[in-house]
Amino acid sequence: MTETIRFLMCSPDHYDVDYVINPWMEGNIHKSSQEKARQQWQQLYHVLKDRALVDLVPPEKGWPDMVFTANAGLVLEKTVVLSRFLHKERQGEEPYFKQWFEDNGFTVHELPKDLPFEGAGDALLDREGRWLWAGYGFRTELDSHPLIAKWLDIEVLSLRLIDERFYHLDTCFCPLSGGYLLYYPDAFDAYSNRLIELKIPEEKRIIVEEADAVNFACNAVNIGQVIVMNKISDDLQYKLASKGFEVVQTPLTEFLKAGGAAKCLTLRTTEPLIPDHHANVTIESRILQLEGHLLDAGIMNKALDVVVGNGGSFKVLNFTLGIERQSTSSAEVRVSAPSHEVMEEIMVQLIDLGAAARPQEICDVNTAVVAQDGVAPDDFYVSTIYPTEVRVNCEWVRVENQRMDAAIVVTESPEGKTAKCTLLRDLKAGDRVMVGVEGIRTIRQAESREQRNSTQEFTFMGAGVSSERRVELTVEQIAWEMRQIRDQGGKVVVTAGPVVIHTGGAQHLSRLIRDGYVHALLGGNAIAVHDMEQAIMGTSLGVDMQKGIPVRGGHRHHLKIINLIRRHGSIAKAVSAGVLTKGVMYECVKNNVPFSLAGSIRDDGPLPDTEMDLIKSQEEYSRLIQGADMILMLSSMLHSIGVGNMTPAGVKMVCVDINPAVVTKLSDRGSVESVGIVTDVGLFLSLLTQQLDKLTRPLVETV
Ligand SMILES: NC(=O)c1ccc[n+]([C@@H]2O[C@H](COP(=O)([O-])OP(=O)(O)OC[C@H]3O[C@@H](n4cnc5c(N)ncnc54)[C@H](O)[C@@H]3O)[C@@H](O)[C@H]2O)c1
Ligand SMILES: NC(=[NH2+])NCCC[C@H](N)C(=O)O
Repeated sequence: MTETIRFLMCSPDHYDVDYVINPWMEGNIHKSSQEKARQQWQQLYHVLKDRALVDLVPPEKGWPDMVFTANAGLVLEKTVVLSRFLHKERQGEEPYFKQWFEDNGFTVHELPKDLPFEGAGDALLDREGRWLWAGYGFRTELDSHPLIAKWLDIEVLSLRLIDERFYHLDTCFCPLSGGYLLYYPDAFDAYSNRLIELKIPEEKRIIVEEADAVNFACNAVNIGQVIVMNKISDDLQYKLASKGFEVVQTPLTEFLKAGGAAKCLTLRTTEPLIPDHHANVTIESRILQLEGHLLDAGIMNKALDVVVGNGGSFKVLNFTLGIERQSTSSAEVRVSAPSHEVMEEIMVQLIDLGAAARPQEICDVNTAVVAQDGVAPDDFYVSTIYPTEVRVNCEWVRVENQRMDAAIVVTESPEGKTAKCTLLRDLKAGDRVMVGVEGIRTIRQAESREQRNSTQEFTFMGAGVSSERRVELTVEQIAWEMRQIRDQGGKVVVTAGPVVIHTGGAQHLSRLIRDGYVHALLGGNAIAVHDMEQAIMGTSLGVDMQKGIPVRGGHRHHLKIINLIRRHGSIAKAVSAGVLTKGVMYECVKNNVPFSLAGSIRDDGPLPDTEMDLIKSQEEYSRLIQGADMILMLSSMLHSIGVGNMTPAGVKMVCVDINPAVVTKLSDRGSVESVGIVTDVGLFLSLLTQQLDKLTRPLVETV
């Protein structure tokens, strides 16, 4: 007997399948035999008793799953993190387990009420004591991991479970002595598999096939070189024997009906903390600070996902929870990565989430000198849309011209220090460009739960009444903001594609321009051509806009329009000549709303106003969006994404497109200001003008 090892078990006096909280229980309600369950449990009990000490917690009537003591909590030395069950069916077990731990001299930590964590069912110590593998995805919330890491003072490696049959980590993952791991890879997402592979060398990974996995082969109890488990295949037994393990099989079929087997029925209560003498020296670690609505806005979750998702691990050194709804939380997290490259990848993504290295640790960003005009040094930091600051001479300096996909040029002179987003083509030999990821932070606007929820996509077409109503609500909100912006002298920029015209939106967009809601228009050759085709010939791409049918020879109309405008020299000149008397372009000219038409390879003509030098048109776009409060992006993937790339965070972006993928790409900027609406752009514009009419009519009447 190994005297130092103890297990906690609970006899199955009240065990049964009374409800369904995992896929194994489905179809098994009251199908397990009391007698057989008792026999199987006794057999397991004796197998363990021959090799370790077994304590018993009294079973309680009404709590049939209490037999699965692995879910009592997670023990390390004399500290336990008590389980917070996800399902109410098991929550009643918590006080009984708590009592047992207290009576047996454990220090008990309890997670907040709404933070599920299901104990050693979802958290398994590396048998060499190096770290804790912690599962999440079904029963346990990732947010519990930092608290566990803090309370147990241990490095946590989070693994995401993706197959609901393997809803607890211990159903598909079993660390073994000697650094071996028995596991079923398909139960985990790709990143988790990568993490496992990074941490456990190939020769130590013992992969379980599906047939054994569904017999709970991984739900095994490991005592030294002995592994106790339900029945397994000869193949697996042979594999384990070849690694020096003795397999003791004991049938546990009655418990499989509730989704558990050997490991679930036991909790190892002697888990000594072994000093980290196996630490891998190639691992790189950094201490980062995070601040904001870390739990509420999901930043902590995202940050830890970034770390784990890229194959790193973390330890939360400090975590201060903001108690009030509006108060913010802060955390200090030690991030470890198996290599410098992985660390850089993690850092780039964490910086986007607002994380920064402790300022006192870095005095200057690293820079490298540009050797050739228009070419950055290899490791240059690629800017994002978020307001950014960099360390120069031990001070934070705000980056100017914030935009994504640029390099940051740093200057330091007697006049002061500057940092500026600079496009590759504008770099000059001799410029100092920031490289690496040290000494940089982004300033993320604190997002509350409400704000975060408002940055969703709204579906209009083909969806139920409720989501239609949600689009209406969003349009109401946009109309309200547009009115405010107009009345306060702000700036709204519209990016539009020709679909606006084909869907009958021209009249509405014209109204918006005429009524002073639009302060710049960005588009391509097509929107202008089709708008003028409609204004002059009544068709859009040869389709009669009144009757909705193609006109004979209509496909030539747009070329005739291009030719006509070319003859006059420009759109403005065609307006002066009285040739163009209505429509979007006419209103722009008449109301002095600047527009920029960027050329593309698809363009016919082009119109004299279309700028075919793309660098010039990018500059023109960029000039016109300066100072914008809102950008309305209407059904032009090309131009909307182009504009999105040059727009810093803080500008409200409304993207309307029939294709959810376009909307997602544009609205998913991780900032509160973006709204995506999946709908027909003609309908959207008509709703918007109606709503603006409602908002302005009373004002007009009282004037
Ligand atoms: N004759 C011409 O010169 C000509 C003709 C067409 C396009 N072009 C040029 O080609 C480039 C790309 O054109 P683009 O911006 O039209 O194409 P795009 O593919 O970039 O964008 C069109 C977008 O409209 C969306 N859409 C389609 N139907 C919709 C609806 N009913 N409601 C809402 N959204 C809808 C699509 O999902 C797509 O995202 C532009 O520069 C344009 O000027 C030129
Ligand atoms: N550690 C485990 N995997 N325990 C199994 C628990 C089974 C129980 N019926 C549940 O779904 O919660």
